[in-house]
Amino acid sequence: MLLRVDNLTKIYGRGARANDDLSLQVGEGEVLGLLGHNGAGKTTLLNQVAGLARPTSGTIVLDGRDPVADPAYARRVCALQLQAQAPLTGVTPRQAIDMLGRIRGGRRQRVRERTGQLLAALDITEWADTPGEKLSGGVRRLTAFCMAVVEPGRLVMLDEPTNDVDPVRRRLIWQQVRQLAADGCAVVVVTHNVTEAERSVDRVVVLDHGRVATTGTPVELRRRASGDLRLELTLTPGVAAPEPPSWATRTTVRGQHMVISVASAGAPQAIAWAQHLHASESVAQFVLNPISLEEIYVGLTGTSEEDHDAALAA
Ligand SMILES: Nc1ncnc2c1ncn2[C@@H]1O[C@H](COP(=O)(O)OP(=O)(O)OP(=O)(O)O)[C@@H](O)[C@H]1O
Repeated sequence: MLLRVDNLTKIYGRGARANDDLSLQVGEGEVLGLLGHNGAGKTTLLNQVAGLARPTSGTIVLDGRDPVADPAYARRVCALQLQAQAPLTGVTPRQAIDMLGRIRGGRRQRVRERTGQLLAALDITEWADTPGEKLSGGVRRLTAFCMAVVEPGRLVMLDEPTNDVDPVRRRLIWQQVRQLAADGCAVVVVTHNVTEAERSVDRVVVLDHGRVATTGTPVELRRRASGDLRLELTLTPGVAAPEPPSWATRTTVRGQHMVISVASAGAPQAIAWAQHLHASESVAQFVLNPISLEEIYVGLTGTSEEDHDAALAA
């Protein structure tokens, strides 16, 4: 494993327990999605791995070394895209990316080529030579991504890289993330976009109040979830919600929207019931889907089952 974190606890000065007995691992060629609510401790974890903050207790082993004892080595091995926007005043994206590549020890010609390739891969070449103060938030974020990965090191850590970025270019970012893993990097991506993560990561760690709430591949997490199908009904305006059927494991109604959890064996029954309601015009439309990682996430990190149901029906 390139990165191994064991029983890591970080308590800040005023007593905030940001990481609480947290353990995880990331291997080369693997993309780990780090999910968790605001304040769950994701950035705190990245900062300690990069040697920027000191753990209260526990161990971090990065490429066989301790980043606390050897922060200079940690910074060489890690590429980190910070959550805050990179300061780009007075420089263009091309200059900023090129400069970072050179600072991280890349050879002039190679860095120049890689900068051009990244700008093209993320479809921002048209702003490559625009001064930083004139760039949109999304292009600034994409530039920061390129700065982090132009000379990536063996562990790439990206803190919310798709924030502010349009849906098409978000996909381009995820393609580059996969490419980094294919090139042998270990990649950790912090994101609030669970749906995107579900499509693109190998494994997920969900943090909740500094602790690991769950970990596994998206497929494993879905398999573990109870009531693994969701029947979503849009009720016809003015029509009362139907009585929840006996086979429903959970039912939520919010306005015209009804969500019913169903075990997968109950799928034919659920479809027949929904078709009957549709034929009698009390249901305008319905859809039966497998549970998504986002629903599992909300169930794990919401404060109650009601929060979970409300999120589903929202
Ligand atoms: N420098 C600091 N001093 C004191 N407390 C801090 C500091 N940095 C973070 N915290 C606290 O530690 C906890 C974890 O914060 P952290 O930024 O790691 O969470 P996060 O999961 O990255 O959140 P977000 O998704 O909002 O970025 C929070 O309660 C936060 O207020």
